[in-house]
Amino acid sequence: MCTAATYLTKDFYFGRTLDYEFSYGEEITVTPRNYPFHFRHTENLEKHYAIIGMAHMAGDYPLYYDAVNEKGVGMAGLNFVGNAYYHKEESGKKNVASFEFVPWVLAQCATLDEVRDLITDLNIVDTLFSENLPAGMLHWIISDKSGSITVESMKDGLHIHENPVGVLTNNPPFEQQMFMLNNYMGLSPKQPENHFADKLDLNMYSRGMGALGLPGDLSSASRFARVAFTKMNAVSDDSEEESVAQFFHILGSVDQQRGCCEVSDGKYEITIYTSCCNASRGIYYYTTYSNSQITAVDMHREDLDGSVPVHYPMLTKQQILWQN
Ligand SMILES: C[C@H](CCC(=O)NCCS(=O)(=O)O)[C@H]1CC[C@H]2[C@@H]3CC[C@@H]4C[C@H](O)CC[C@]4(C)[C@H]3C[C@H](O)[C@]12C
Repeated sequence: MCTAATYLTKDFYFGRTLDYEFSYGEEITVTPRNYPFHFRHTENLEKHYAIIGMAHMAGDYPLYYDAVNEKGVGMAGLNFVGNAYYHKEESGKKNVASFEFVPWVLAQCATLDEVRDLITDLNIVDTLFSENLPAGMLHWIISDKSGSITVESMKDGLHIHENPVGVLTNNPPFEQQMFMLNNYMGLSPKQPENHFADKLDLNMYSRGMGALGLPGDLSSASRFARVAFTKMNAVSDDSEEESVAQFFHILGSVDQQRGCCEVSDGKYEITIYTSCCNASRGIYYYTTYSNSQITAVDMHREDLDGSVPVHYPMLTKQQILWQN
């Protein structure tokens, strides 16, 4: 499972957890403005906005999982297996292969409104990157500081939803996830009061009973409710350190520990990495399952007018600061 979230303080933050039982070998990748993007069915982009994010480098081609561009737009792909459906090429539409969708959007849109315009007549097509790389069955969250949308390509066509919570997990489809939040409208960060029955003497027997009733399990629907509640009620200072720390706490609410989610015999889904991009400043912060220290890559320390992607391996070895 995976979870994505946004957070706005002085700057705009965008990130995700990537939960899986194995890794495709991903790297923090900066694609500079003059790397030529050659798309399979639509016009090439020889020059475009610079992008930083997590990608699997297939030769020199960055297959992005999640990224932000230099203008502050962020986008992430999350599993949507069973509901995602990619179509055949159709004339008169903008045909974009599913693996091209992230760079195609981030390369050319400076705002979410530009994304909304760009994706009219979009057709997400089933063209594979290569024969030996089956398509990731995904849905996407696209955001900037003004808000978020969710894009779901399903058998009955393309669905574009406003996403007022700025979070995304996995199945079921987004509209159902949003609907299920109705079930939690009684939740409150305040100390609970007895609304159960006048005739019963129900008491707060401990401090810290805010959010009582928030689902704690790892299902996609429960993670959606939990991260939405955490994010919507999150309070922090607007400094960089506090905002980044708070962002990691928001996604920390849906962290997957090895052992709790067995997907096949002896195979466990874990949070392989958690990212937090400062989308306003082009900085990609991340932690990994085994390395809880925050590591950062800043796109503006690279030559953004270059033409070759720069990629850094994920630092996965635990860093411990000894105090004595
Ligand atoms: C597995 C991950 C989702 C994790 C997740 O959501 N786990 C919930 C499990 S659960 O099903 O909900 O239980 C997804 C997220 C992004 C994906 C890559 C996107 C680029 C590229 C697209 C190509 O087409 C295929 C290869 C490619 C490298 C993709 C591989 C894989 O598909 C990635 C890593």
